[in-house]
Amino acid sequence: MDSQRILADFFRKTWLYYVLSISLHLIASIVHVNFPRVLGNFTDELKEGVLTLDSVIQYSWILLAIGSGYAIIGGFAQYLVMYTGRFFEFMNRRKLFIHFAGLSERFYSRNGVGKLLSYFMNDVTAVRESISMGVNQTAGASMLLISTVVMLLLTDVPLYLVAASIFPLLLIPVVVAWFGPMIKKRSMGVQEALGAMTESAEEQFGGIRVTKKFAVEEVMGARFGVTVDRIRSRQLSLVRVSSFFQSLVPFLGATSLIIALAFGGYLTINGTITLGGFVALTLYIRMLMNPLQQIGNVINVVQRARASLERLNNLLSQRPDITEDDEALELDSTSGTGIEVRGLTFAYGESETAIEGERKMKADSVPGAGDKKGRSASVAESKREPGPGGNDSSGGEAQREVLRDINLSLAPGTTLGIIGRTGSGKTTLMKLLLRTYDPPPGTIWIGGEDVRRLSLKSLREGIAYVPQDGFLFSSTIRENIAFYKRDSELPEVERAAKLARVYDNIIEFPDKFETRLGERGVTLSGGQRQRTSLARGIIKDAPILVLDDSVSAVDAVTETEIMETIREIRRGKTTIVIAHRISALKHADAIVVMDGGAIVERGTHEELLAKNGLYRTLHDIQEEGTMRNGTGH
Ligand SMILES: Nc1ncnc2c1ncn2[C@@H]1O[C@H](COP(=O)(O)OP(=O)(O)OP(=O)(O)O)[C@@H](O)[C@H]1O
Repeated sequence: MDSQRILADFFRKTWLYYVLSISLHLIASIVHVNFPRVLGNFTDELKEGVLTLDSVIQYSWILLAIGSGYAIIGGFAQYLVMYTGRFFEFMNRRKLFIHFAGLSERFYSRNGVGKLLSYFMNDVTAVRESISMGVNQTAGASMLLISTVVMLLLTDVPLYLVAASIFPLLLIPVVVAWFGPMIKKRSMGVQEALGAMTESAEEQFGGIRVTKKFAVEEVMGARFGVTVDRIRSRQLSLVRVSSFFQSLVPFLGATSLIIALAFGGYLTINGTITLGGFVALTLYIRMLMNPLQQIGNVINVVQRARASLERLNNLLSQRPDITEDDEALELDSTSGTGIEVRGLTFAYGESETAIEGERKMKADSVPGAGDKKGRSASVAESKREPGPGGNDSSGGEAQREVLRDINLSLAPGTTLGIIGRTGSGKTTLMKLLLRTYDPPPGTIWIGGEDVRRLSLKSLREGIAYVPQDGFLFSSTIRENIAFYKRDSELPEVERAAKLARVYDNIIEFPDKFETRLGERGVTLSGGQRQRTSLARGIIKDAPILVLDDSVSAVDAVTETEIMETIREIRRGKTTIVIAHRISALKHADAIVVMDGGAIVERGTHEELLAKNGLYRTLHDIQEEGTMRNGTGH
């Protein structure tokens, strides 16, 4: 998406409203500029003593008609643009959401949710203001300015007097050129500070329970205060320059009025122009003041909006770094769901998707990165072409390998257990299987196809992944369990809940499966939440099931029951069980032990015990713990 797309797309859809509104503004201004002329005539008749009671009433009606005509027509013109502005918000918030949803996990791990919310709220609103309030005021003000100047020229006021009076106004473009970039830069600073504050607030509220338990509200308050202070100081710096600018524009208008009064007054005294002409001139110049003030306003708003627009365009030009082949294949689970991993080495690498990162790269003008599209493509390309070690490297910088030379073969319909110390790369391996991050080509295969050649939809539909900390949405338990199959009947949802051993807990709630969960499912305990998330994975009944430490928060008895059930329902279906507790995976057809990003042992439970290696050590420690607990009872 090129940088002008947001506005171009919008105006293509709404230009008719704008044309209509500007035309109405023009009509309203034409009506309005008759005001001084009528008053000028009134003054002349008054001075000549020809004014009658009838003509006073007539003048009053004319002025009333001018006033109400201007209000009604101008008001409708304003409404049209305001309405269209709201449409802009609606259209672009939707567009942003869809765009955000298409970006990969790498993007989210580099850009906080708070900052993205700030784009949604502050930046879209800033642009909306400029294209609704800004367009309204610009249209109204410039029409009024033009028609006022035209009317001035049509009066019998000499041209040199008109020219002298409006001369200061010609300096306005110079002032705008001087202040505009300054306002834009400072607005950018304010928007960034607002983004940082939203991000901080989001994090602080998200972690409020931890804060309270550690009684560090004051520390967190002070930390939040820093972000608020930063906004204040940046706002003040913006207000200083924008207020000065905004007062300078009417000041030039006032100078015009002074010239009109002094020079026009002198010419009236010596009889060069009539009193009516003088009144009309000063009223016209006075009439210019409002539009000038408005134009000052608008320029301010537009400069701010330009900063926001730049941020939005920058965001919308972010390409998802996980993309599909043009000729992506569908995962065909009927032809087998065996999994092969061959020589897989992986490092997370630096972020190419951080928004600031991209801006910095733009400034540094990466060689060969002529435009954003080109750069994104080259980044994506560099990821597709791993270095000699098969590494997902870019830019040649040193990157820590999280997985090293992983080789695995899982026959269709069998169960693989993965165990290993924390941080040994188990979850990373699953993320690569799901292409949450891209593995180097030719390293992970499902059903005989490289996962990089499969369509993302079919790949992810083919795998039910149950993470350790499954996120629950703020909706009902039923909707959370039926997340993948939204049309599931209640009995199906209940069955999944029973299999995940969470049914009994759910039916104890007054609303049972219709119980609404708070943010992140706060009304459930850790174990209940984990089992609800497990039920969500079970109901999907995918060809491949991955349990990534999915029963770590349940007691040993329930864990055993769940694992027995899983063995039952997954008979003949490919399953991967990642666990820290040997009891959760000892029945697997094959078990691999990971350490430091590599597979250090493999075999069945009995074979591994016989090896006297890391698995045996883990087993003995866990057995000892179990025995101690047993003695303790
Ligand atoms: N998004 C990421 N960016 C950079 N490094 C990451 C990212 N996610 C994980 N890592 C790093 O990769 C390594 C492996 O993490 P991973 O989550 O795969 O381990 P794990 O074996 O699943 O651990 P655990 O048993 O604690 O869940 C860790 O050192 C971690 O710090």
